[in-house]
Amino acid sequence: MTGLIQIVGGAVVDNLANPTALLVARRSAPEHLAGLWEFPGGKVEHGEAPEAALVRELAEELGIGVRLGAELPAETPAGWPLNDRASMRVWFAEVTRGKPAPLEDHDELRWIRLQDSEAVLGLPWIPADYPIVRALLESAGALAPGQGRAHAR
Ligand SMILES: Nc1nc2c([nH]c(=O)n2[C@H]2C[C@H](O)[C@@H](COP(=O)(O)OP(=O)(O)OP(=O)(O)O)O2)c(=O)[nH]1
Repeated sequence: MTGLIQIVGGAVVDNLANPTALLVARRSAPEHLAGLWEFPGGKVEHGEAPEAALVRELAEELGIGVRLGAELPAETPAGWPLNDRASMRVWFAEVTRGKPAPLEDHDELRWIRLQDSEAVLGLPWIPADYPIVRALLESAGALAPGQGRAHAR
């Protein structure tokens, strides 16, 4: 055990085989994160598999069933560092049931075009998410490696 808190996040896209749009969620709490955009998801519970945690969180927060696709490759097995205590693994996901709604933790959801990398990076994301968002855009072919670093925090 590393003592790291494992977070899982969903890169929910319109189509796993040919993603053109990404579902982003604006947090409503806690106060220091309210108004910032993120990948919907949350903490893995004790004894829970990360993929199962992500499916559970997306059902609780957005009221949707999903099919998970590939994991967005990160530098470490625990995923993307968020701070000194937590890191996040991110999987692509496609909605298979229901229509996403901000049921818990969010006050707005938005589908954004992946090809519009300026608009995606222009959202006020949780600061730790920018490297993840850039990697996602690179994987979708919307950003060349190393591009878009003006948004690094
Ligand atoms: N879900 C999510 N959390 C993120 C992202 N970026 C980031 O720094 N975080 C942080 C914010 C929180 O401190 C933590 C996730 O906690 P959370 O509050 O979403 O987890 P949870 O739904 O399981 O919440 P709870 O049961 O503890 O209330 O990770 C992101 O893109 N998505």
